[in-house]
Amino acid sequence: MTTVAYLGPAGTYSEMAALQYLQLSHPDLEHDPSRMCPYPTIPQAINAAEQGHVDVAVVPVENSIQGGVTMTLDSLWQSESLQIQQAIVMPIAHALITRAQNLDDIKVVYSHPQGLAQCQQWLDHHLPTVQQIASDSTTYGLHIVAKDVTVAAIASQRAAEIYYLPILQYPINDQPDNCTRFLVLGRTSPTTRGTHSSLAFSLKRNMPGALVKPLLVLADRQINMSRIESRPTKRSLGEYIFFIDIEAPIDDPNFSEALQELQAVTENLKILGSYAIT
Ligand SMILES: O=C(O)C(=O)Cc1ccccc1
Repeated sequence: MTTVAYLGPAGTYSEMAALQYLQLSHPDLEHDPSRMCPYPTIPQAINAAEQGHVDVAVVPVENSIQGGVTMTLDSLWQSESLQIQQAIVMPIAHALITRAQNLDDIKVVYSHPQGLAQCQQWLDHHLPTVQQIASDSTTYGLHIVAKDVTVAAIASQRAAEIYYLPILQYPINDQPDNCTRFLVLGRTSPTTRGTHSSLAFSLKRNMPGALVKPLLVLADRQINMSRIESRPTKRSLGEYIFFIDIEAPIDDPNFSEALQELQAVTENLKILGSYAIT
C-alpha cells in the first residue's frame, strides 16, 4: 500500500497535490485515508520518506510568483536516498477564512509564508493594520479561527469545507495565474520514463568563471535548462549550490555524456531525479 507524507494538518495545498498523485498513480484504488500521513513541517515530511516511514513525500518546491521553497531545496540537497518521482503543477487560489462578519473586525491573519506573500497586495489594501502571523502551513491557524472571531487564515476553499468554517472573501491572491509545483520524492527510481531531470551541484572554487564551465557543458550540447536557482552552501558566505532543471530524460545519450563532463567541472554533483510533469 502506497503511503504519502505531506505538510499538514489536513486541508493544505500539499494534501491536494498528494491526493492528485495517489489518484493518478493508482486510479484503480479507492480513496483510503490511512495512506495519507500529515506532518507538521516540510522537512519532517521529507525525512519520513527518507527514513522509510512512508513510501513518498509530496512537497512544494516552487511557486510561480514567490520562487523556490527553500526548505525543500535544502532538504533535497542533504538527502542521501531520495529521488524525484514526479512533478505536479497545481493552480493555487486563496480564500480568507474567518468567522468575522466584516474585514474591520479582523485583528490577526495566519498563513504559510507563501500564502501571506501571494496575497500581500490584497492584505496591504484591505487589512493594512492587521497582524500577519507566518505559520508552518496554511491550515495551522484554522483551530484558532474556529475559537476567535477576530482571527482569519489564508488557505484553500477545501480547507474551509473540511473545518466547517466560513469564507469571507475569495479569491484574494494578487495574481490570478498563481501556480505551485510540487515534487513527489521517494527512495526508488521513478517507474514512468521521465521527460525532465533535476541536478544540483556545488562549485570547486570561488573563482571567476566557475559557474560558466558547467553551463557551457549544457549549452555546447544544446541541452535546454528550464530553471536555475542558487542556495547558500551554509559553509561560508558567498558559496552556493546551484539547482538546475533540464528538459531531457537522464538516459538521453547526449545528456549522459554531459553528466560525465559536469563531474569534472563541479565539486559535488547530485542527480535529483528524472521524472514526468503532470
Ligand atoms: O501550507 C500549505 O497549504 C502548503 O501546502 C504550502 C503552500 C502554501 C501556499 C501555497 C502553496 C503551497
